[in-house]
Order: sequence, then structure tokens, then C-alpha cells
Amino acid sequence: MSLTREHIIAALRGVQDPELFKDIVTLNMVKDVRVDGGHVAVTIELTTPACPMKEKVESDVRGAILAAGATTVDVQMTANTRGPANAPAEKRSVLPQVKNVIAVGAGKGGVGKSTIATNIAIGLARTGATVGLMDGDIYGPSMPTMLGIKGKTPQVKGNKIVPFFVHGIHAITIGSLVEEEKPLIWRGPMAHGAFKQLLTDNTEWPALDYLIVDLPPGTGDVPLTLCQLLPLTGAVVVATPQQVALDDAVRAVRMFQQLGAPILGLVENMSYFVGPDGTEHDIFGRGGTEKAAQRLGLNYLGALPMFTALRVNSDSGKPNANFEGEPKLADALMAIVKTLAGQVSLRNLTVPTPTLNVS
Ligand SMILES: Nc1ncnc2c1ncn2[C@@H]1O[C@H](COP(=O)(O)OP(=O)(O)OP(=O)(O)O)[C@@H](O)[C@H]1O
Repeated sequence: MSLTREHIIAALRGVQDPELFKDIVTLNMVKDVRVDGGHVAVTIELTTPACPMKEKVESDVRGAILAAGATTVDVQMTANTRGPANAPAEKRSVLPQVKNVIAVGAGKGGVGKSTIATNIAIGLARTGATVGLMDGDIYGPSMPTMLGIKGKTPQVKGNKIVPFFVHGIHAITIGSLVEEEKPLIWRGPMAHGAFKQLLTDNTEWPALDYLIVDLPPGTGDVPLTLCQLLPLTGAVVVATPQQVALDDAVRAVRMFQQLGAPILGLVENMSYFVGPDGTEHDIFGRGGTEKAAQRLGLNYLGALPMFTALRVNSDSGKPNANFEGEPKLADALMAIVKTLAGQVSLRNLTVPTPTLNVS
């Protein structure tokens, strides 16, 4: 019996997406099947470029095709998303080269929002995705320090700024465009304008799988501007576990929900402290964010403990060191990154990107 395309498609109906619990043919992930005698070439399209289950899907596909009788198999893995495609045309036409825009917000300052945004961006890039990071914290930009680009000026091409390519990500921060240590006092419309210019009008973003946007803390004009401008895949809200911080985080969640932005999940930062001898000390009430997420019916993306190494690497502008030195730190960060990528995948597959009409 000679092998046909139909045999292969039937065999692939036996391969499930490990997160979505449906077979990959039903999920429309099988994009191309070519059969040439005993050789079979297939293209499988993932729903998020940093799919944590990429290797499992690939090996299951290979196994199913070999079991169907093929002698050699070529599996191409690609990625696409449906977020922007579901958005209204006027929003989709803004940054069409960006597949997923993810906002990182917090109810209050100092909870580690920029730290989480930076490390999510670096972690996604380390899985092979093309990632952009925008420091939209226009009142207190911290990326110049965290990325080690303090005092550097970005290149300008025509009338557009080219993001820095540092540590494997494309990054832009208002901190490179203003004087150091000078307070940025902006009233609402100016903040809106500066943010919009940096995000869309004046920056030459390359094609990106993910654009991570670090927002100012609180519930001000900038998140509104972001939600009005672009089809957001969703928002990540960072909290520390003590009750007062969680109350603020809930306010941030409500704000995103009111703006029509889906919540991808909550992250607990400074969950506990890991001492130099590896012992764990609960300081702020570890686990509070997960409980809050459950109460609100939201996803919980994971916890990041307090690590001296993380603070040192951030202050010295070496974010990749977080993934290479201390194994517990690297594992905590990578777990958050993978859970987030999984949520993006689910989001793009199941829910159309909502629209917001604010004039
Ligand atoms: N888990 C952690 N372990 C150790 N240090 C941390 C951790 N998270 C954040 N920090 C440190 O805490 C400080 C504040 O973090 P960060 O700038 O990310 O907070 P933020 O919420 O973005 O603040 P802002 O209010 O300025 O937006 C930084 O020095 C950072 O290195």
C-alpha cells in the first residue's frame, strides 16, 4: 500500500496538543503535508512561537508519521498567532509586523514590574522567539540600567528610531531620549503623546513574535493609550504577596478588564527570600497572589523569589546572567515564561482579541 496525504492526516489526528487537549488537525495546526514515496514532509504551525511543548509536539508528529509507514520524516515547526488577525482593521494596521503585544502592569510602584517585563522578554528570546521590549514607564524608566544601555543613544533611520539590539532582544526606552536624572513631569495628554510616539509612530520595530510593553505603575493614561492603539494579546499583572499590594494589583486587573484587555495572568514577585545557604524565608506572605488569582478567576503565572543575584544582574545590566548562574532563579523565571507562552497560545486559539471603542 502506498502512503498518501490522507493517511498522514489520519495519523496526525492521533497527535494532541498537550495544552489544548485537542488533536492538531482539528486545531488547524497542520499546514502542509507532502508525500514522496516513503518520505513525508509536514509543516506544523504552533499558536505561540515560544510554545513550551514545541519539542513534544514535534516528536509526537514524527512518531505518528513513522508509525503510519513512512521511512523518513521532515517536520518543519512554524508559529503564527491569531490575535491581531481578529482585531479590527484600523488597529491591525498599526504595527502589523508584531504578532503579540503583551503589557506588563502593576497596581503600585516598586513591585518589580520592570524586572519581570525584562526577564520575560529575555526568557522568550532564549526560547528562539524574536522579541521587542518597550520601556513604557515614561515617568521612571529603569531599562537603561537593567539593559546596560545607560548614556547610549539609539540609531536614527530616516525619521525613526531603531531599537537597540541588546542581550538578544530589540529594546527601546524613553530613558535614552531624555536627560539622565531629570524628572519627567508630564500631564495626561503629553504622556499619551510621548508613549504613542515611542510605541508606534517613531520607532522602527522589526518583525516580532512578542512585543513586551512595561507600563508605568498604577492606573493612569498610558495603559488607556496602549489599549486604544493596538490589539493587545493581553496583560500580565505583577504583585507582591502582602495584602496592601494585592489590593492595588486587583485595581490594575480591573482597569485592564475595563479597557477590554484580557488578563494573561498574575505573577508573584518577591514571593520569599532565598538566603545564601539556599534556605527560604517567607517575608511578605508567600502564596497570596495565587490565592488572589483563584479568587478572581485569573491565571497564575508563577512566583519569583527575592534573589540577591537578580538585583545585582539588574543593576549591572546583565539580564542573561539571571538564566545562567543561579539554577533556582533561572528555573523560576523560565517557569513564568513558559506558562505565559502557553497562555498566549490558548488566548490566540480560543478567544478573539476584544475591541475597545474610546474616542
Ligand atoms: N525578585 C527580586 N529579587 C531581588 N531584587 C528584585 C526582585 N524584583 C525586583 N528587584 C529589585 O527591586 C528594584 C525595583 O524593581 P523594578 O524596577 O523592577 O520595580 P518596578 O515595579 O518596575 O518599579 P517602578 O515603580 O519604578 O516601575 C530593582 O532594584 C530590582 O532589581
